Amino acid sequence: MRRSIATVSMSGTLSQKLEAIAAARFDGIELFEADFINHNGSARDLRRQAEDLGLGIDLYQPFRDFEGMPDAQFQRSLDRAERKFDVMEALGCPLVLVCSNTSPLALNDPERAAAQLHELAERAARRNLRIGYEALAWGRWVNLYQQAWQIVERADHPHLGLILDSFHTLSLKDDPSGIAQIPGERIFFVQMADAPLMSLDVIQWARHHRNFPGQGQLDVETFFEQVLLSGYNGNLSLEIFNDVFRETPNRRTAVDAMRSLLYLESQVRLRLNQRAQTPDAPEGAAAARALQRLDLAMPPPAQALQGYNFIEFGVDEAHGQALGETFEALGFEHVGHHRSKAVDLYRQGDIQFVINTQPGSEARQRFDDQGPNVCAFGLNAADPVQAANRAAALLSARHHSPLGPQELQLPAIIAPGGAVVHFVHQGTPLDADFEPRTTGASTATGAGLTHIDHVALALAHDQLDTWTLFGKAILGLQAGDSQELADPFGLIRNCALSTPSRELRLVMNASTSQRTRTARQVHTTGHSGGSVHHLALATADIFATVRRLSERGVKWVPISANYYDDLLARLDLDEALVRQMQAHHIVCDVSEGGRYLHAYTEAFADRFFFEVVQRDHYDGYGAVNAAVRMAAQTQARPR
Ligand SMILES: O=C(O)c1ccc(O)c(O)c1
Ligand SMILES: [Mg+2]
Repeated sequence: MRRSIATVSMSGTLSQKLEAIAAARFDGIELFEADFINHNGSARDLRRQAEDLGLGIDLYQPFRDFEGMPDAQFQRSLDRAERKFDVMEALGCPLVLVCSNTSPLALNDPERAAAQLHELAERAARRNLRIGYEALAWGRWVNLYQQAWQIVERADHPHLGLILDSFHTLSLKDDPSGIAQIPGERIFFVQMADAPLMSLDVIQWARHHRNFPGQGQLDVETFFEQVLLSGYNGNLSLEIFNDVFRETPNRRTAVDAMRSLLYLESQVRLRLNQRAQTPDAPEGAAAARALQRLDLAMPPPAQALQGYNFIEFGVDEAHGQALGETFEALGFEHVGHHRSKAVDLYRQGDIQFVINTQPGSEARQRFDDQGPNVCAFGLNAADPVQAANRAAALLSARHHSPLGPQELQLPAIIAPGGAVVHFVHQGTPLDADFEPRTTGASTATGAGLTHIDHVALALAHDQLDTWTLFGKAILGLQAGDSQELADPFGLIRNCALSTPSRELRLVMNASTSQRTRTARQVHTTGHSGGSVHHLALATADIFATVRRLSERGVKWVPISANYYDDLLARLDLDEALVRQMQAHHIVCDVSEGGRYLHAYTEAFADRFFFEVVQRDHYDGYGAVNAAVRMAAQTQARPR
């Protein structure tokens, strides 16, 4: 299939958009009319520029308020269309999108609409152009694809076909399962868009909050599968109206865009395979034909990730010393020093922390760039090589670290924002690369921390969708619901990604305000792409763990007394338990029959902090407690 994207989906001037789209290896564009009108260059020059970049101008759009008009307006619209056909000829663009009429003058008369579209198609045919008719969700009389299709059928002209847009169908909760019955050659173009679920006027939702397939919550896979079962063989295109994309660097948007299409194709390929293997299944034969006809993307399958293997921190010597002391206070044991590098390994339970201060290393460069930070993650994967191959097939860069003698080579990729993700066989200890520490200098006995419960990232607001797609497509994670958390100086948007089994959890925090701690972290690191905000470490007995750590000098974020009074009012908890929580700075969430107890340490070097958590049949992250934590952090360190 030809892969294309609407120019409205990206930031920049039209020329910059074309360059970014071409660099991400799209085949063509939907030229959004406003982009062309505002472009300082002729249609012929634009055509030449697109050709030079290997891009087709596959669709010109939109042409508005055409069908079902009274005769006088209809004649005027035909003149308007002829002028646009002139532009299309000069552009070398074969197809124009006519979206359903939103004018108050439009008549509720499908026969008139069909006759007028027939006339338009006849005019287009004289120039060998084609007309595609799309139902807008807010069209005056036509807003469902079935209505648009009935009008196209009734108009019965070979130069008139249907345009489908997943947003309009799915936003209205219309059933896409009739699409497979439409003859594929009568569908002229398909636009895909996802979106988060929002209770918003549909026009506002459509014009400001669409995102790429895989970044939202609409069932775009079912929609696209239906399209392919129809026999459709045209463009797979993205048309995304999104306020954030309008300011996101367009090279990143274009890569996200292509990644979303490769992911969508590969997911739907799996569905079609399933249907084709069971010939009795509905549409089994149509699925087999689609697979034969199309070259859908086929990356290696997603791996079920089995938790964090290690977390690597990039620091200088002074911070390395302090961080090692912090780890020991947290009950970690300093178990090894790297054979050939200034790298140290700390362990407690299944948690492995690596401190890298090696001069000249990438970890150290990241420190120079952003201060103390998490520069790499090790994730347990059943097949690490295949996990990295999938990432590369879905456009992640591979990472190779220079190897010392006898060092393990771990397949690795670069995450958005530059941190390295290594894939590791579960249970592989890092010890092979480390000289064991036998001095007995470290006598940490452990504090009951067993594994990493989750890692939370601080992201710039334009990185949320990028990370969501990276997590879903490349790491095989599922996205949870998005929430808004109140920092004293603005709102934080929060969304969790996790494996279905919850063995690996990642939480994304993005600030919509410039003044929150999260925003400050994004600014001071100079990196919008994500730095670790906190690391949550699990214990089976949080009271014992907090006591142990307090004895070892760990400092906790102080929680207001009012919080505990409110807990007693709000939840049916034993007063003695609540007072014990208060004495330990522990906060609590009780929901859906589960309970989450957690406490926050002071931040290390004003960067990341640690959270100690006890999770009992609880699937969330204590988001209800984020506000009291952020208020407490701000009061403890006002700035
Ligand atoms: O918001 C709009 O007007 C609009 C225009 C053209 C489209 O293809 C579309 O999906 C929406
Ligand atoms: Mg559309």
